[in-house]
Amino acid sequence: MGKTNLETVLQDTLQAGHKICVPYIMAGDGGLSILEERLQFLKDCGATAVELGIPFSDPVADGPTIQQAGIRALNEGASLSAILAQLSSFQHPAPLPIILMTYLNPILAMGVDCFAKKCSSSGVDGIIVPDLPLEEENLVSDSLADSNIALIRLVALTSPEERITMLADKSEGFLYAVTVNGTTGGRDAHANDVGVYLQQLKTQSTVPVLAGFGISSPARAQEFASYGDGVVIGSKIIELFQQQRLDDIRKLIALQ
Ligand SMILES: O=P(O)(O)OC[C@@H](O)[C@@H](O)c1c[nH]c2ccccc12
Repeated sequence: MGKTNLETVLQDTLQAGHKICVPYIMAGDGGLSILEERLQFLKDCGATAVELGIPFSDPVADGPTIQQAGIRALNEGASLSAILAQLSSFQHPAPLPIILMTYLNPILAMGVDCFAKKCSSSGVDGIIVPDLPLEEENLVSDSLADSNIALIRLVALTSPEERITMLADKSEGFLYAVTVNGTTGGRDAHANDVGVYLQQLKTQSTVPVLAGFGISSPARAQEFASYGDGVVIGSKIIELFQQQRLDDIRKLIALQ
């Protein structure tokens, strides 16, 4: 697949001398009617793109903060089709590129082709599917390529060398470097060798390398962004929205 729109926006950001920051929020947390305003706020804070979670009943990779956000969103009636409909009803095009984070099941339930077309007409630029292994990607890859939607691959600290090479080769949009062994959520400590891991990935990947999982302070965001090309921050952003600490969200997103 050629360069996706997402990749172009990310590369332009780097070329302008900035690091990339992708906050994650759960779609429907607080109701779908606030989604457009939240995206605009994140853009105004300096976010490069947004990762938008689709709430799901069995979120295996998610820690407690994101699980609870998912439960709130499901209670508000959010679903994959309602979220896509909301995105396409925006008054203006989405203020910044949108990456959907969804498990495989809702995609298969909707039908892969229908999902890819709806994503494309709703302004979605990329997707992350954490329970879709490399070996099963052909389930979705043709439909996504037809709609020019980037399939973002995740690499883990424990991924063997060969697998990292395969993932780095195939990567579209960006390569998601998971920086912990475990589920999402804030942590005080990361392993010491994360810097080496990110620098290594950067030499192997043709797309930007973003670090994510457990980043909850501006200092850590800055540090990880300096090894790679930027960061993804989820649980902490969700907590700060819950506490209405908008200034702290601004500080977390504003990377040097
Ligand atoms: O919440 P954290 O620890 O800041 O990590 C980002 C993460 O939430 C987001 O990218 C994400 C949410 N759910 C996921 C499932 C798999 C991979 C990534 C994700």
